[in-house]
Amino acid sequence: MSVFEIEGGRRLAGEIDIQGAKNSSLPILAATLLGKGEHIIHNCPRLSDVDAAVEILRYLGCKVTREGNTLTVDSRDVSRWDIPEELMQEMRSSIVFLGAILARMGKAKLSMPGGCELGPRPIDLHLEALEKLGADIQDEYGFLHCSVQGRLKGTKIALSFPSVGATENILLASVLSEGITTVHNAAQEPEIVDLADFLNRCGAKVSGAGKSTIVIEGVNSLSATEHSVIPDRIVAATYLCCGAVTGGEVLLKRVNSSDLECMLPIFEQMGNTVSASPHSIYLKAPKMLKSVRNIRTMPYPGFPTDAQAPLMAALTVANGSSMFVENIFESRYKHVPELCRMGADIKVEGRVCVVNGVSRLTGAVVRAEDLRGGAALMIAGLKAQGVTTLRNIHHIERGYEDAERYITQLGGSMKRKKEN
Ligand SMILES: CC(=O)N[C@H]1[C@@H](OP(=O)(O)OP(=O)(O)OC[C@H]2O[C@@H](n3ccc(=O)[nH]c3=O)[C@H](O)[C@@H]2O)O[C@H](CO)[C@@H](O)[C@@H]1O
Ligand SMILES: C=C(OP(=O)(O)O)C(=O)O
Repeated sequence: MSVFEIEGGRRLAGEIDIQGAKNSSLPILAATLLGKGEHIIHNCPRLSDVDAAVEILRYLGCKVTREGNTLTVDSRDVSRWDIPEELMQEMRSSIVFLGAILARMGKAKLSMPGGCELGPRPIDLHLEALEKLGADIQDEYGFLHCSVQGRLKGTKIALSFPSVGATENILLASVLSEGITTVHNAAQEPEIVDLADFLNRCGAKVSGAGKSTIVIEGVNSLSATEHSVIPDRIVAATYLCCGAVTGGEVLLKRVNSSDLECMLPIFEQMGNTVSASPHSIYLKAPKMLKSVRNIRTMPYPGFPTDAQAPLMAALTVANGSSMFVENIFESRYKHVPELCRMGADIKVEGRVCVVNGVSRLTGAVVRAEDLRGGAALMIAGLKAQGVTTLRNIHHIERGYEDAERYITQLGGSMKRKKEN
């Protein structure tokens, strides 16, 4: 098993390019099933979740090749409509393949997506929406059997919560449907806009993506296209936290700073100097960070739940107390006991978490329990005195491309080691 060994206490300084977004790449790869032909997807990060999506595409019959960060997906000969359980378990967002397979093949069979890292992650909104579009869905022994007579039919869907995955599944299923679909209370995340842009390049008629009402006018067929995935705003926020916590100075390039609009003012409140141009963000940290009163995770454009753990790690050494309220997932504080083992002072009460800044963290052997919690421990390790051994790094590899290379490029010390 590999671990990260982090020698803390070094000031991070320098510039890095930000990788493409995991949460865009996955639905876009699913969407390649819809336009028959050879798609070229640039800026697709090398991540285990992307590998899992590629495995699913290959299983279904697509030919997929990678050259650097460009994936070519030939989706002409799709012959299967099921996804084996082991592939479904590998990646939570495998569920976005449901809408795409159903729209392409008229049927789909897959099991429930894996695990429950962040607490329960039901898919009721996905299934209700697909049923509303005309799909028949039977749940038999943990497998979903979905089918549609003829084509799916456009309809009005009002989501009770702006679920990112459900919005994506609706988009994927409805672009090839008959008639018009209107989605009210749709998710507005930048990754939804990226998916809609990709689909429109294939010939779809999607309008309103990025707003709370999306209108999809179904078309008869889609073609293949070339597209570049947007930069990953959560990875960008993570490296800003690395700079902030180490008293550093970082310049992020190839980033969409407008996608971080709700996060940048928080870095300023922490005492950092922040300046942003459309595609770069510069941060210079103060000697000591200041606490932030209140961070509530919300659907976009609110503060993202995925940035909660990384920001918390940075605030463990701020002057004063910071409060977090996690409103999206029930169990997203699994990094807290591990941060406390490194000397942090954090109290959790249900959805609320209070971080009392401490003067120092110390290196320890800690375990990532999920992706962003792992990133938080990496950030704490960069600040801590002594060596931190970070275990379970497969979680980090789901979302961060070559984390150790970027940290080293910024002057930090983080090495991948084999542990027996
Ligand atoms: C691959 C991907 O893009 N993952 C992101 C996506 O996950 P994901 O698409 O799973 O997140 P959702 O927006 O769907 O989930 C948000 C909330 O809605 C609930 N819910 C969702 C669907 C449903 O049918 N029923 C239901 O109750 C979930 O349990 C959760 O409490 O958005 C999350 C929220 O921004 C991010 O943390 C994830 O990084
Ligand atoms: C929760 C995340 O991803 P996923 O939905 O793929 O688990 C994340 O990216 O932080």
